[in-house]
Amino acid sequence: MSAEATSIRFVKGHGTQNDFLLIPDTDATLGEQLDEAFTRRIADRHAGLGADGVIRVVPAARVPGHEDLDDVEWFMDYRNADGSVAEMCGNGVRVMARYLWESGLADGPMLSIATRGGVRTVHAEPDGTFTVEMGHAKPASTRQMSFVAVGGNTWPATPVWVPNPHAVVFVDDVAAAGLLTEPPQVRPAAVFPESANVEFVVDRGPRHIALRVWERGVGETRSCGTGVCAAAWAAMRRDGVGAGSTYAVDVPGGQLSVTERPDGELLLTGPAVLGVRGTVDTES
Ligand SMILES: N[C@@H](CCC[C@H](N)C(=O)O)C(=O)O
Repeated sequence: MSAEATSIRFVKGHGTQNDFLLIPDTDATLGEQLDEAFTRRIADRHAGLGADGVIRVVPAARVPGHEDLDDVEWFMDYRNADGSVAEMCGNGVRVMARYLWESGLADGPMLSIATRGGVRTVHAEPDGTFTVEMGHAKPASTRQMSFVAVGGNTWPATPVWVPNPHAVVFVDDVAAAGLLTEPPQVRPAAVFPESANVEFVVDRGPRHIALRVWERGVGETRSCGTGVCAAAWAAMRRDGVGAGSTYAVDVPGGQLSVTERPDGELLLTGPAVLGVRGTVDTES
């Protein structure tokens, strides 16, 4: 380790196998070190620790623009594995809440966490799962048709923001998307100016769907909480069911559920798991 390098603590966690490196930054001194290059290095599955995303756990009072939130002590500083910054992470916010509770940094059973996409409140459920108030889904502001293309195949897509951008595609078989070695193309660019996460969705039964997801800034992952909300919201519109409905959503890494409250708030329920802890140097 060079003279300038520092040792940083991390905790590995996952929600339905969407996995994260949580970096506690309780005195807000690590922001500059946890940059794009460092994130890429530690998130790398071969040369680093491996993760879909990195979450810097930092006091909201020390994050410009989030200093004055009532009853919100913590901010989720989320980066995808490629180092890009994202609005928030539906699986990660459950894992972060569990970490804060188990570390004694917050009291339960309810915790509000600030994110770039707004404040999200997490509730610890009696059965050991966690429910997140995910906000309202926002459909596209234009009626322009949207598409997802992979290889030679193109499907119509439903664009929706939760608040991360998503393109939801209904297919007969999730295998139709192929191996997904390249990012799916989302079109037109005017609808998706910041690109999008893509969900390939099939029906499993009444109010029960399954999906594969390509995460912007990562690749194909085993789950995506905002993507699961986007897919359930799109399926509810397609099925013409009213608010108050709950959909079960199978992902490669497990199962989540999404309820749309009568006021339109989406509730995402699922597990949060904490695992390996250790330290990593800021310079390799
Ligand atoms: N895995 C997350 C979403 C993470 C951000 C996403 N890749 C993006 O760039 O929008 C989730 O569980 O929601």
